[in-house]
Amino acid sequence: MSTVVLDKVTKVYPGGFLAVDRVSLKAENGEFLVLLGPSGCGKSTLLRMIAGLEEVTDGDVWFDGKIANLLSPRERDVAMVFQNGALYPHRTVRGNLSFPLEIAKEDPGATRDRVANLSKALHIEETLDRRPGTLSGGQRQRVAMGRAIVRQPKLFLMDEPLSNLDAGMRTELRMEISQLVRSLGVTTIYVTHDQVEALTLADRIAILNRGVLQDVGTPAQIYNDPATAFTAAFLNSQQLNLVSAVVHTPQNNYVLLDMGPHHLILPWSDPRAYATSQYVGKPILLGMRPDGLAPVPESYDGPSVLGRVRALEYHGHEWLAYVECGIPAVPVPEPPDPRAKANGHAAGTGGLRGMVQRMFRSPVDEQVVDQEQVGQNVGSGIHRRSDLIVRLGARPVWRVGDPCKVGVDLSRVMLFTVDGARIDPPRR
Ligand SMILES: Nc1ncnc2c1ncn2[C@@H]1O[C@H](COP(=O)(O)OP(=O)(O)OP(=O)(O)O)[C@@H](O)[C@H]1O
Repeated sequence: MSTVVLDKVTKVYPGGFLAVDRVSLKAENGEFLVLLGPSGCGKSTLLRMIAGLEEVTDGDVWFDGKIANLLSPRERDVAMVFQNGALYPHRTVRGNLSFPLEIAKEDPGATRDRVANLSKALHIEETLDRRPGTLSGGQRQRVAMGRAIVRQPKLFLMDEPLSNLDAGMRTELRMEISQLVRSLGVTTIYVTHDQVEALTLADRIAILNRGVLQDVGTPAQIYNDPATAFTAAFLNSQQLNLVSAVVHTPQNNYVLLDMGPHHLILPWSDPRAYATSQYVGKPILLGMRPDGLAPVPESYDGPSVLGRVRALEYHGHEWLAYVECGIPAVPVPEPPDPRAKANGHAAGTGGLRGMVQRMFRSPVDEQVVDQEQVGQNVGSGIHRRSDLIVRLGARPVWRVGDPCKVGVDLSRVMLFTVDGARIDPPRR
């Protein structure tokens, strides 16, 4: 087992491309840490620097309290599995699994036992005498994983090991990876861009975007209490409802979040009220997950908005409703882009800030959306759609065209600045 500490780790590729920007992160002994982020965010580069396959440009990598920047991959005692775990084609599965132990000159009897046990755990005991060419993709990945872990490394690194498998196989292998790694207690760092994999496998998730660490926390912390609008939107199997609102404090009685045709009220007793009141007169962003909204009867007098059902969508285990409420949706603010700065371009949040401010330049009780402006911006991420997506559960209680009332679970409304930072600090 091993503890890994990254201290302001930076990678600039030859030619000047900033792939990873000052990432500081710790993987505890025996922890399953998932690096999650969109394609090109620097996940693999970070993993390769931990493995010693890529030089660190700046900052330090520590293994068990010792600086590891200059250690070779072999000296680090890490095992790595990639998307296409390469196997020795002329060796049988047994030969592939036992190879790392043979190289390490382990006792042949112990090697046999270890291979037998591991092949059982990975459900490949039937394939031990076959060659890799005769195996399915899922079986090959199992062998690759077994071969990597057979000599019980201090650290297990996996780079999208399931991405080439079909959905069923991914789910099956996901469970097995989790069980295997946890039973061995090996510290594991796992790269993926699949949020379901991240949520189901991780002890903690680290989210990266454009080489910058955005947030780190347990799956529940990241899902329920994300640090930024980007994180909230990225970790969401259904689209995040992101809308803008202007903050008011009428007669100082409460905090009113004015969304144009609708408003929500935060009483002063709400722990977020004071931080939000600092934005009085200014626009902020409200993030609402579809499962934080629900159909309520007309008589309901809790936090709610009125609308009309525009469409219903069947997702097998649940229905989603698209409700036209006249609240302008806004695109997710991109965090500042250090890569753009490194290349001499302006960082990219000004566009959204400008748009939100333009939307609210008129008095708040007027229709707030400059529709022409919004229409002109189609294609630049700004769009007319202003439906709230509401989770209905297993039964569609509404019909298309119905007027409806959407109950808002206020405790689950996330409050962000127009740049996408959390207004009330996330609890970590
Ligand atoms: N050898 C290299 N030289 C120059 N740039 C590189 C090199 N390798 C990667 N990059 C760039 O660095 C950035 C990060 O790449 P990396 O492979 O780490 O991203 P990733 O998050 O793992 O993406 P994916 O999920 O698509 O694999 C990308 O923009 C990539 O084009």
